[in-house]
Amino acid sequence: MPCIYLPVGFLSHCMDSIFAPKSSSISSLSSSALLSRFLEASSSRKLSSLTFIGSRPFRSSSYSTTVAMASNDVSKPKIITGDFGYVLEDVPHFTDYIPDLSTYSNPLQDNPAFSVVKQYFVHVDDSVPQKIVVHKDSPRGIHFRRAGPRQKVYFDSDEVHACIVTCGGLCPGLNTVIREIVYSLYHMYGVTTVLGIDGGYRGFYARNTIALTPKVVNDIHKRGGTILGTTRGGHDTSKIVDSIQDRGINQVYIIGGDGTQKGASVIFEEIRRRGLKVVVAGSPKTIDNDIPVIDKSFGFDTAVEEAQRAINAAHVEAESVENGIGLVKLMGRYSGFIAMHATLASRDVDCCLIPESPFYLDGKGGLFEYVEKQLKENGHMVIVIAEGAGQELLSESMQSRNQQDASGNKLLQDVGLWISQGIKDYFSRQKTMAINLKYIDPTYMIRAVPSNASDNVYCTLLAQSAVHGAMAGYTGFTSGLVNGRQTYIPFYRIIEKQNKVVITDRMWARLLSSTNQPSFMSDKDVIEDKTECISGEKKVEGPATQFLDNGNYADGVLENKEVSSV
Ligand SMILES: Nc1ncnc2c1ncn2[C@@H]1O[C@H](COP(=O)(O)OP(=O)(O)OP(=O)(O)O)[C@@H](O)[C@H]1O
Ligand SMILES: O=P(O)(O)OC[C@H]1O[C@](O)(CO)[C@@H](O)[C@@H]1O
Ligand SMILES: [Mg+2]
Repeated sequence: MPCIYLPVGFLSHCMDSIFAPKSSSISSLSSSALLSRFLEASSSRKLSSLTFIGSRPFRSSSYSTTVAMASNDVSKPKIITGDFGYVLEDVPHFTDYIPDLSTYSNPLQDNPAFSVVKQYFVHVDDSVPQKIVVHKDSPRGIHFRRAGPRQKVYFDSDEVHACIVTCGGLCPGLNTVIREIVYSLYHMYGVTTVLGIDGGYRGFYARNTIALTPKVVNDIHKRGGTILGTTRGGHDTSKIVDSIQDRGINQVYIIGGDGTQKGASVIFEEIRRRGLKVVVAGSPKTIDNDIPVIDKSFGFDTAVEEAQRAINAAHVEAESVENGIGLVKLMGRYSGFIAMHATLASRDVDCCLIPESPFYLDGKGGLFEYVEKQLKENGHMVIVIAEGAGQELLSESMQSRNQQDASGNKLLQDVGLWISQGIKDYFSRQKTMAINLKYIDPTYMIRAVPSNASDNVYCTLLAQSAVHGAMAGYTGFTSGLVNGRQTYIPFYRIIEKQNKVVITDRMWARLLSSTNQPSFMSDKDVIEDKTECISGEKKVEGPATQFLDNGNYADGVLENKEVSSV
């Protein structure tokens, strides 16, 4: 396999020469944008093969060239390329920065449950494509390392001192992931030292630890929340790594959302800087489903299912009275996936409002006009609103202060209450009809429940993947589902953007055609939005997330992501 580590500096330098006529400097591009350009170039045969030696790129007649990284480049993305535009965005491994490590044969070889499974061990060259819908001439594109057990492991079972921490908001399935990490370590790898860190990141230096055994965690998956407790804020990287070192911990399992994975990434960098043989493995947690690359985050299905109960109640209330309006506020700070999926699942919703789709209230094509029309035609309606929707309108009208939580996340105003009042005021001004509005706010109820059956299975696989990866010496990764397969994804890909609903995508169009609500978008908005997606650089966050693979805006990419993004 040809192997090229592409330090971003090198890549920018090369790209500058390759794309000189197109852009004079690309040093400001993100790593994924650089890769997109790289893929574009290799697919259009501007670039037959690139080899990086020192800081000077040269063209080679063969793809099969391996170039070792200088030792101070270990913190850069690790990219492996192959024929027909194949790119593996690999994850770090101990051997990248620690020489002469001992290896051991995987204890699973002697485990009666697994030893009979044909090809149980993952082949070293197995990888999973990010994009599965392709055109005849498309390059093979970006891949991630396939998760699973390896023949060789880098830890003797007795040597492992693992710990687990949960951070950020609650999410169904946290306890299941904790349970399965403990079970996998004990029963697959014979590890018997697993600590729970109490109360999130700051628990590393401010709280006690909890000894986790199969007996302790046996039935925790039936409970919501996290037995370890969770916090926001309090991320002091040096103190955390000092504590890891002092306690002799060598595998750190970190379960949390985008903020937590950012924290994990800096902990990993510090561990690598100190040259420690300590794995940092992330599990992506967020009911908002705002983590990019992965198909969906665990707990999302459960949250959507739970949201149905609130929508059903709103529907029953609304249709039982004259001019009834049922309004449900769901979670979703920056991404409206829960609201979108709950709406699509329910079919009782007449209007779904999410942060990605700006809307307006008054005038032609506005929300109030639509509500009035629905009531006249059907006598009742149901509105679902994500908590982050319409925040610009709210701050305009309430002149709110910009408040943040301990982790720096924006604290939102209650859009549900605000819009309820707005609708009531509109109809009392209009005097056209008397309405009966019921506002249901189940926000915390949808995330405090235990995970459902499919999330339990998903959590189990995520936990097992993390443990297999850690034992195999991989580090600095998040385990996640990509196109239905378990993979190891480098932290920098997980944290560089937020996953958002793309409102020019077919999934949102399906929702609009199911609710018949106005799109609140002019043709100009649509064109501008598409332009921003194509450029992929104009918007730091947003739709571009779903077009990472070579910036292709073809139907195939849309088709792929709309199925797999949640
Ligand atoms: N940019 C960052 N760098 C380092 N650590 C961070 C960063 N952002 C957040 N963290 C740490 O990660 C932890 C969790 O972050 P946060 O509260 O944002 O939740 P989250 O993981 O994003 O989950 P949720 O999706 O529920 O909000 C906190 O302890 C916080 O200090
Ligand atoms: O009130 P808390 O616990 O800080 O968290 C609220 C936020 O957490 C989330 O549930 C994400 O975990 C968001 O949907 C919500 O805005
Ligand atoms: Mg977050």
